[in-house]
Parts: sequence; C-alpha cells; structure tokens
Amino acid sequence: MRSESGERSRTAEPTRGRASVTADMPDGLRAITADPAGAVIGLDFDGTLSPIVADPAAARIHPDGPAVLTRLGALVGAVVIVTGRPAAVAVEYGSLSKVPGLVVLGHYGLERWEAGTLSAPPVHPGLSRVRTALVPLVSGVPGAMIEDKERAVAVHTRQTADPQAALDALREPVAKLAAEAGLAVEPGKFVLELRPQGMDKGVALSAFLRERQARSVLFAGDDLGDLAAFAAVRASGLPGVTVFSGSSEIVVEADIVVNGPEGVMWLLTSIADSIEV
Ligand SMILES: O=P(O)(O)OC[C@H]1O[C@H](O[C@H]2O[C@H](CO)[C@@H](O)[C@H](O)[C@H]2O)[C@H](O)[C@@H](O)[C@@H]1O
Repeated sequence: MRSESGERSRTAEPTRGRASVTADMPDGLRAITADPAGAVIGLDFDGTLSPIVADPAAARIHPDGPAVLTRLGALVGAVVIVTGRPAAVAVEYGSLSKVPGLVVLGHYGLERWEAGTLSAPPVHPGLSRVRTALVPLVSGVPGAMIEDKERAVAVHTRQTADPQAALDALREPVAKLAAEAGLAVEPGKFVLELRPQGMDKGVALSAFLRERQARSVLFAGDDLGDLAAFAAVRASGLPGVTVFSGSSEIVVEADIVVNGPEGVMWLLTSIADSIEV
C-alpha cells in the first residue's frame, strides 16, 4: 500500500524483559508516567493489538494483550480501545471481557462497550441497500470478500491475487454506492468500508478525553482510520503522544514507531514498568 504521510520521527525497538522508556522519552510520555491517574491510553485493535491476518474473522489479540491491558488499566486513568470493529467483536477477539475498567468504542465510536454493557444507535437505513448491491460487484473480483458488521459493511481484497489492484478497481464503484446510500467510505489496509458519516476515531477520542477530564493522552494505531485519532491527540492541547504500530504496508507519521503489535506490547509494558518504578 502507498505511504500516506511523512517520516517516522522516533523508533522504539522491542526488547525482551523489563524495559524502560525513560531514555529519550517524548514529553507526552513523560507526562503520562509522571501523572498516570490523569492519563488516557487509547488503542486501535487490528494491526495494533492484534496482528494482521488474511481472514478478518481469524484475527486475535497478541497473547500478552489481556494481561498488559489489565496491568496498565490499574495504573492509568483509563484504557480505551477505539476500533472499526463492532465493539463486541473486539471484546471477543481480544479476550477483553474481564479487563477491569476497559472501555471499547466500536464502529469508529458509534458503539460503546463498558462493563459488559453495549450501547449503540439504530442501524443506518442505507446499509441494507449496499449490502445487496455489493454482492454482484464483489463477486466480479475473485478472492474479494464482504465482511458484514451490521452497522457497516467492509469489502476486503487481501485474499485476491493482486490486493492493491483489486482495491483500486473497487474504489470508484464502492464510493458511488456509498454516496447513493448516504454512507461514508473508510479506506484501510486492503479494505473499503461503508459506514455512517459523522463519526470517526478523532471525534470519539476527543469526547472520551473530555469525559475523563484527561491530563495526558497516548493513542496507538496502524492504519488510515487512526489518523483522525492522531490529529485529536495533537488538537487536544494535552501532553500527548502518537504511536504508529509499524508494518511494511503503510507509513504514518507519529511520535513513536514500534514494530507492530509485538512492539506495542513492549511499549505498554515499558510504560507500566516506568510508572511502577
Ligand atoms: O480500527 P481497527 O481495529 O484497526 O479495525 C479496522 C479494520 O480491521 C479489520 O481489517 C484489517 O484486519 C484484518 C485482520 O487482520 C485484515 O485481514 C484486513 O486486511 C485489515 O484491513 C477488520 O476486518 C475491519 O472490519 C476493521 O474495520
């Protein structure tokens, strides 16, 4: 996939064992470790907590994820997952139902899961129309598949012979269909998602920061849909840090770059270690 924006500004290399982020620590990270009770840690799911896999239904959180999130959740003001997945799916694929205090904002913030309770708005009426119209469109591209998420529909090309060419071929007809149904198109890693307008990860994260009266913020993501959350970190006026969960598929500018979900686990563990010092 193409590069979306500028250069990586910092690199944190995963290491094994107890690690510290105190050396060369960005100011936003320093604020988090100095005043953890005021910190909100925001995390994307796919590509950040969960390694990217060919079949969207086979994605599962990194094996260290539930324990790391449980540990961090006890140390900071709040841990929130902001994902394009339905919140209940992220909870299931993340084995997150027993992580105390965790909030999951699904469908880019349309849904909220907290303490086992899910709240969500009515399903957008345009979705039934695109659900039907997408079938002949996608069946014309061998290997392309539809992921029906109830409040959104995603078209995936990762399993086609040429994922980028398939994505490019579908981009225009999918955009036309979305416009006719009053939906937005959310592009991502070999995926085009048709979803309701008016909400994104930036809107969702900003509202959460206000709700929790955050004094600092970190957001980690890996894809185009996370850029709005990165922008929200920068616009919040809070000491903040953006973390790019890096891969070979896309490059995104961020304060810290780590090596995919493995690197995210290292960073979160390092933050917890630094708080507990
Ligand atoms: O906001 P996220 O938590 O990152 O969710 C974004 C989309 O992620 C999923 O698709 C991506 O991950 C799949 C599994 O690794 C991969 O096969 C696919 O190519 C990626 O685009 C998910 O399937 C979508 O519904 C999410 O919107």
